[in-house]
Amino acid sequence: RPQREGTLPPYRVPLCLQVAEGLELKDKSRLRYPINGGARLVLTALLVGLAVSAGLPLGALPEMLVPLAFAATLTALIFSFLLYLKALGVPPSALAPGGTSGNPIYDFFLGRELNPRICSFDFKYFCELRPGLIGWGCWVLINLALLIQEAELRGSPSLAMWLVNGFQLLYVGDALWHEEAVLTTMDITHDGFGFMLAFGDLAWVPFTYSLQAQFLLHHPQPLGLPMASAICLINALGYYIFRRANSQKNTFRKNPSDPRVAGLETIPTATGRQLLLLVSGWWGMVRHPNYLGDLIMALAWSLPCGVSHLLPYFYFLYFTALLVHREARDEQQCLQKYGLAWQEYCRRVPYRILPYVY
Ligand SMILES: NC(=O)C1=CN([C@@H]2O[C@H](COP(=O)(O)OP(=O)(O)OC[C@H]3O[C@@H](n4cnc5c(N)ncnc54)[C@H](OP(=O)(O)O)[C@@H]3O)[C@@H](O)[C@H]2O)C=CC1
Ligand SMILES: CC(C)CCC[C@@H](C)[C@H]1CC=C2C3=C(CC[C@@]21C)[C@@]1(C)CC[C@H](O)C[C@@H]1CC3
Repeated sequence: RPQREGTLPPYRVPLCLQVAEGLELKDKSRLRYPINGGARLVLTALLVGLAVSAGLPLGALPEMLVPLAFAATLTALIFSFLLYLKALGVPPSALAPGGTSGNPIYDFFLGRELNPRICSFDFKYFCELRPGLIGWGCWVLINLALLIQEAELRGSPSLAMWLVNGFQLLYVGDALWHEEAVLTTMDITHDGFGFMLAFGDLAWVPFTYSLQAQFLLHHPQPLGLPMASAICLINALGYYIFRRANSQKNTFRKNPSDPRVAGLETIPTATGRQLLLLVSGWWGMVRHPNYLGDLIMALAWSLPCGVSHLLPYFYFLYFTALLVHREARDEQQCLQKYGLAWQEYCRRVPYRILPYVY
């Protein structure tokens, strides 16, 4: 459903196309984005179901992971090279804040153009949630193929494999269901589209985020019901914190007078009424409660693989480093944007991610 210029969609219609507006750009315009991730996920699931029932040997996919990862990396490299060339012809207002250092290698890596588009097709927005999450050779499809291969190999999928598949499907489903929230992430609003994001979206996410399921295929893990229940509780806790914190901020940013957030304490900023900072609720507990929830989930994804090997914990370790670095980048941007108000927020909410620790 196309929306009027200058408004965000007032409601969500499951499986139907909506259009949302991004944040204001340097030239005061706003780009429009189709919101149909949930519908695309369901459609892909139906197509995969049909293809498997028609005899598609999905269980053979795990044998092809290395060549597929190589092909995805090569595609990302060529794609980012084309993006770099495209960015040479755009006006300065279309460039990303970080992608204009003048060092071609650095700019190629971080990306020069903020929102590369051909007509209304937005490459960065498309790649952020589609190819790696629900496209062919994507994360959940690789997980499913590994589950099918385990069933073929051992008679039925293990409980550990079910847990890893279930947890990660919930995460991908959530990202697509709340697709509009991606419009306010720093990848969309601040970073250019270069090799880092192209490689991350096309190759890194599907092939490294499925490492736990890949590990389980070759290292079956006995998992009793009490331990499985405890791991489910950890994942549920992480998801609850992650979802509630993200939704609270998104609701507040869309409409600070929304009854769900209107009672929360805020700090005014010099940037205007729409840009108050929350200082109570989830965002009064730590400065990045959503990262905390995400990290708790990352731990729950690794635990079904036991503790005998470090490989399944790769995601948790990499993700901790990514979020600590991301938090530092966000901190810098917020300090620049909000100045004294941000300093006051940091004074009132001293911990970044983990209360009383960090
Ligand atoms: N699985 C994965 O690989 C990854 C997952 N993620 C997840 O994606 C989600 C989005 O993360 P990300 O884009 O990094 O950042 P956030 O969603 O945390 O957004 C940070 C922004 O929120 C606003 N903000 C910060 N503090 C407050 C406050 N107190 N009150 C109101 N607004 C505030 C500021 O923007 P402004 O004021 O301009 O609105 C700030 O720049 C997270 O849940 C993260 O865990 C992220 C990266 C990788
Ligand atoms: C070492 C790599 C080259 C670094 C690549 C980083 C990317 C994998 C991530 C940067 C931000 C991401 C986000 C997501 C997935 C991973 C990347 C692309 C989400 C789409 C995951 C689901 C969340 O609900 C939203 C995330 C937004 C940011």
